Amino acid sequence: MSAFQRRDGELFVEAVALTAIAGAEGTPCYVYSRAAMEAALDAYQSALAGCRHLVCYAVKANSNLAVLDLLARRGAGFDIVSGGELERVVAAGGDPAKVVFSGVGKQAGEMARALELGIRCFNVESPAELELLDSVARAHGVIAPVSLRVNPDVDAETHPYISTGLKENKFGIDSDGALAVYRRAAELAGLRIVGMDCHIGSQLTSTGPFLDAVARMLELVDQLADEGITLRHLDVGGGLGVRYRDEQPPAIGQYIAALRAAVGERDLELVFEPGRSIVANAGVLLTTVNYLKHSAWHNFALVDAAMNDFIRPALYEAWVDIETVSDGAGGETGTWDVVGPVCETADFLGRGRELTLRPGSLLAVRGAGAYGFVMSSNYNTRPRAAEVLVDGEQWHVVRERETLDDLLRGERRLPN
Ligand SMILES: Cc1ncc(COP(=O)(O)O)c(C=O)c1O
Ligand SMILES: N[C@H](CCC[C@H](N)C(=O)O)C(=O)O
Repeated sequence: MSAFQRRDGELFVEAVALTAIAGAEGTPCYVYSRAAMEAALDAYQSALAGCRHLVCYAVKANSNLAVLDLLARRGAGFDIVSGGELERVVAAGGDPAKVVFSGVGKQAGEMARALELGIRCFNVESPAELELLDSVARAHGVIAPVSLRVNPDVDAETHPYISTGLKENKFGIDSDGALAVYRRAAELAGLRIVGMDCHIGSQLTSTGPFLDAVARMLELVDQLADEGITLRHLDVGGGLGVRYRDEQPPAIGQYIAALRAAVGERDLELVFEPGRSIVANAGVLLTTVNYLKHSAWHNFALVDAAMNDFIRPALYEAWVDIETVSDGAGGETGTWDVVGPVCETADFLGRGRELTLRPGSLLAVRGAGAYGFVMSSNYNTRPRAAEVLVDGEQWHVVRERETLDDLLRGERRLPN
């Protein structure tokens, strides 16, 4: 059952009315459901029961400390892509031994810190990174656990900006050259080979591309075994899509079952790096209509959230559901472009939406739990939104709304 339900015409998250949160915290405001995030993580964990596994939540999808904390308490590991994300995991009480470090541009300082904390492994994305990691590890007198991120040249059939497993993408090591890089890794004294990794993109809505990628990885795993290089784990990345509109991605259980079947009886621990499928539909962005404006061509609803708060519609022309929080609050029924105050024509949350609106209407933008707040900015000198986590009948402000003082901090006028 969804954590978001209507009762007497009012949208609730768990047992809390969204109007109550907007009234107390103002808008724009992100609101997340603890139960929905936990249920999604549990779906991964239970589908993986009976096989060695680690679910490493992709921190980039929603990196609020409270979110990381609740997932860590339920046994999640974490997939990170920066030293900053590593410090978030530590601050949230996550276990560094369950952290995998992805990303094409890791820096020596980030590697050193990750080695100091004893992370589980580095997903190395290039031969040059492999050499640097070896030298950083040796300089610190430790051995770095290594997994190579292979690029299988598989089309994820998703938006080109979030497709990462094609040869032309910057990610991973060309799978045709991966054996040579493994051989090189085996020679380096500062490294220990532990696994193989792959992540082909985000918002995938069928299992086919995942299975193609896994098939390519398993070919390599078998070739490595023939050379005496055995791996402890296979990391198939994240990427499972969610339903924003009418997509029909496989359920978490179906997706895991398909991948488990593909891996078969091989003695490999399965690692996953899900982001969106854990948090996207556990969150909404609350926004208030400020003005209604009519032109010859369009009806505009000017709301107080903008592309700086939620950039997915502007960046990917992503579709997210927008609904009024209170039914029957009245207003003008029509087809509206829901747009923000930012000075860009791309500043829209949704276009051509059938809604009944008046100034003051409270709207919920659904599917905002992933790649929402984390991608927000201060463009147009707009303080970033507050974040609230609902837990049953209670709710907690897990990030305060930014103030203008926050925005000016660190800036200086000329000295004279
Ligand atoms: C290496 C890696 N793993 C996992 C993820 C999470 O992807 P998703 O949110 O689609 O599950 C990403 C997405 O950015 C990624 O780059
Ligand atoms: N970096 C991710 C995709 C991030 C997608 C996200 N930014 C979105 O809003 O859809 C990847 O490697 O697949």
